[in-house]
Amino acid sequence: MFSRAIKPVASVAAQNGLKNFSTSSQKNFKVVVAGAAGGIGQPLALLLKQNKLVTRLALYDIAPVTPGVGVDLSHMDTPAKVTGHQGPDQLADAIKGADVVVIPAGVPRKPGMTRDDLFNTNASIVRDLAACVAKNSPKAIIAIITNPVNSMVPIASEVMKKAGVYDPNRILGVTTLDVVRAAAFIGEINGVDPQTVSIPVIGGHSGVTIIPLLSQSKPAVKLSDQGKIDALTKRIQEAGTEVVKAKAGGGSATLSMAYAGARLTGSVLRGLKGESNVVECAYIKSDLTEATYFANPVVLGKNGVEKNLGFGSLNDYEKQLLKAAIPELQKNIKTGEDFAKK
Ligand SMILES: NC(=O)C1=CN([C@@H]2O[C@H](COP(=O)(O)OP(=O)(O)OC[C@H]3O[C@@H](n4cnc5c(N)ncnc54)[C@H](O)[C@@H]3O)[C@@H](O)[C@H]2O)C=CC1
Ligand SMILES: O=C([O-])CC(=O)C(=O)O
Repeated sequence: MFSRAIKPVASVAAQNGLKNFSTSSQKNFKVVVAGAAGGIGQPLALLLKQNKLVTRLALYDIAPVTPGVGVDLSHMDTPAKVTGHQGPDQLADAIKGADVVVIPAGVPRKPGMTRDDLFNTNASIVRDLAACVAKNSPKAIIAIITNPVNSMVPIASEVMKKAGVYDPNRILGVTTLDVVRAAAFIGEINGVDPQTVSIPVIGGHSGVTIIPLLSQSKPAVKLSDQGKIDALTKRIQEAGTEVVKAKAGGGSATLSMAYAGARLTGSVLRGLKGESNVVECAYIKSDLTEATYFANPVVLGKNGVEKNLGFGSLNDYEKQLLKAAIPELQKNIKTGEDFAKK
């Protein structure tokens, strides 16, 4: 009798359209993909639609096809309810109630361009999306894929600061593709399943700021001399350019990025749910080096980044890589902060 008369807090909240703030583990999450009609956005949404922790999937983009992408995905027989939102007038609705906002909105590279060449176009896109999150879902975890990641995370952070809702543990730059690539290449070299390879990639997400810690690979990388270690390091640093060249003007990595983005988002959700020991590399606010944002392994928990695991000890070669990365990171961070403070 009582069980019918006294409704659990969670279901009352759900009936009123409110979030479930009970202390038990939340297992139903709203994820927003901003830039959902793009080369990354569409396959990322496809993968997220298959994640059982996602019960609401909001797809936002300025492209006219966006509502159609939503309708298309909504026919999949998985639980997530999909909604499509096109244009700035529909952005707030997409963002409201979000637990995680993943941002692949913005232009990709063409051959001959650096990621920094994307700054002028992408900076205002990320700024405006972050401002909408600050207003409509200030507690959402923001995962930024848009390049240059090294500068976009500082921009989003400054926007949240201005709005008075900044929490450094809730803003992540997505560097998962660097980890995925490193594991893929090492798996091939060692002749093992890449999914059994654990390899931290630290620093940032462009050229020399990408620092794969090959000395910490598990299993150890089967490379006999330093020249080969150097070549593998450079391949990982330049893997994005390898794809840009191979696509010959047709854009940059989309499918592998969608895979990596879905993995990172899934890990964020597992952390939010209360699972312990969820570890991913991510580019976050940091005081580990002279660069005020830095990527390395972190534990993801109920409030985003729960613990910064640092990067352990580096060998002499890796120390040199770090030394080369820091000034570049500092420059990228300043560019982002200066833009946001204007
Ligand atoms: N973090 C990483 O490891 C990686 C990052 N990227 C970056 O991801 C970004 C997206 O790449 P792609 O999906 O290949 O590009 P794309 O051009 O295929 O898709 C971008 C989408 O963003 C949308 N868009 C543009 N302005 C928008 C706005 N104001 N609000 C919402 N959506 C907007 C476009 O309409 C388009 O659908 C690029 O900046 C690229 O450099 C790409 C690969 C890896
Ligand atoms: O290289 C690019 O422009 C896209 C990217 O960030 C990557 O593939 O790592």
